[in-house]
Amino acid sequence: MTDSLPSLDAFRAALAAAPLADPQARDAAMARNGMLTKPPGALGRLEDLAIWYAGWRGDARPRLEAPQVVIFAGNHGVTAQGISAFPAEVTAQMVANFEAGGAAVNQLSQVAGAQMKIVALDLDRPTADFSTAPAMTEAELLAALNAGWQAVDPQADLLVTGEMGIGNTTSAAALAHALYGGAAANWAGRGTGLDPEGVAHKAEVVARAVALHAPKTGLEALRCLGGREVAAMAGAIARARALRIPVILDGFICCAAAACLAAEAPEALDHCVAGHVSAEGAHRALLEKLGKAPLLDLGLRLGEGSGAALAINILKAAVACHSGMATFAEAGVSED
Ligand SMILES: Cc1cc2ncn([C@H]3O[C@H](COP(=O)(O)O)[C@@H](O)[C@H]3O)c2cc1C
Ligand SMILES: O=C(O)c1cccnc1
Repeated sequence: MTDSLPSLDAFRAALAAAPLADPQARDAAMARNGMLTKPPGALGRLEDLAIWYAGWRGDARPRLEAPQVVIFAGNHGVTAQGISAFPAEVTAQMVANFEAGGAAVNQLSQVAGAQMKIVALDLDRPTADFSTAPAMTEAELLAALNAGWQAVDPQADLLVTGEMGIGNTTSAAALAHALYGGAAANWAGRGTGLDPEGVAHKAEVVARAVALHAPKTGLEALRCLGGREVAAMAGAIARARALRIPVILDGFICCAAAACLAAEAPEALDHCVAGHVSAEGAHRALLEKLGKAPLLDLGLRLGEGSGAALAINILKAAVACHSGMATFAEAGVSED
């Protein structure tokens, strides 16, 4: 497998050639699940999660020991439109905070036992203001996809992609509006804390941008309306699939990146679960479009991969029960 993709066509080809879960491992995991010392179905969604994980890892009795959290950062020209409650300098300042260990996601990754990697993408070169021009050229999109593709540790057994980029909830809203239609106002939310007037202005910027570019494919939407960190998340999610590494999706921005892959190839997110539903207004609707039920609903509205990092603990617990519990025969417990 190559470590970088030479063209957007090669990226599309990688999506089309993506591996499937291993049906034998999945069936064997289902059989094992049926023998564990609990009433059938008593561990609820933990059982489905463990079987899903076993299928992707190709191991009926897997372990989950090496989760990776990758945080991509990028700057957005669309901040010139006054669409965030915070200034663009915060992106670079938060990257320094991630590197110093001071952000929420540092703590959440540590609690989950995950290695954390930070990839800052051309912070001194924001994307173009997508309300007036495409955010990126094809070469810039490819470079960002490759940054994500290359950031995934092939030895990891789980991936979380997070992001930092002031303005990126506007990018995510524009992507969702372009991919799924509806009213721009239904996709635009408060982000870092806009007031209702600010949200109305943001929706107007989103509507204008989508009408201007009217992208026809997921990758074209990503190029015109995305950001470097958004595209890098898409590249990382696609690489994880090629490596059969399961992914926990984070909030609104991560899911907008993922949606661009689903628009290219409907099964592109079969190796992904939704870690949480964020309080950003449109995240629930976006998850419904993706057909993903969130594991957690805790009112988080942070990004950074925070909700997904928190959900690693749930998946670890599911896999520990599945692989570590005794069967009825082993424990000498009567089945019925
Ligand atoms: C201190 C701080 C830390 C953050 N960590 C994540 N975000 C989140 O907020 C940003 C998106 O919101 P908007 O589109 O309104 O700018 C992203 O960087 C996202 O990761 C943060 C935002 C701030 C201010
Ligand atoms: O859902 C998210 O990921 C989110 C929401 C608000 C601000 N930043 C991120």
